[in-house]
Amino acid sequence: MNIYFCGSIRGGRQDVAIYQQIVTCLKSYGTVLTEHVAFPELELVEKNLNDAEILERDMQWLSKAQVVVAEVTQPSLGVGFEIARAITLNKPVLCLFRPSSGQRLSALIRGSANNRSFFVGNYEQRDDFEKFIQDFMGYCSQKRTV
Ligand SMILES: O=c1[nH]c(=O)n([C@H]2C[C@H](O)[C@@H](COP(=O)(O)O)O2)cc1CO
Repeated sequence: MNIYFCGSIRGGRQDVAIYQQIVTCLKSYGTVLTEHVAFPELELVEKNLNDAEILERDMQWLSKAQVVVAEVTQPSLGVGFEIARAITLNKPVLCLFRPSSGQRLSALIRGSANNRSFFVGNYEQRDDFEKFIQDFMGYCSQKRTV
């Protein structure tokens, strides 16, 4: 299973430690194509690419992905863009949001939840997002076999 993980980069890196925990969990289900999003030293990875090259690479990964998981607490234009593209490409999407952050999730994201191809999970603890991911991956694998 190819997994595309989205998390804020230029939108703000305050949740990078949580992205690492999420990526660790996702790796037990398949290949995380965008593992760099969780790297604290991300600039080193991206420094040889210009913005157009980053977009091109990411969109290729997105088309190769079977599922998309996005941490959406820290608002990010890039993450919103990736989610919109994923919807257009008919990829199942799980968004993870932490209400205790004090942020309010965009209506355009929460309003997209349909419990079929687009899910939004409110989490606080690691256990919570692990359960959302487990249920989402189980659901997506079942759909792929029918
Ligand atoms: O250097 C980058 N590398 C990269 O892969 N991205 C992608 C992956 C992230 O899920 C998303 C973050 O967007 P933003 O930088 O607008 O917060 O965009 C974004 C940037 C910088 O915008």
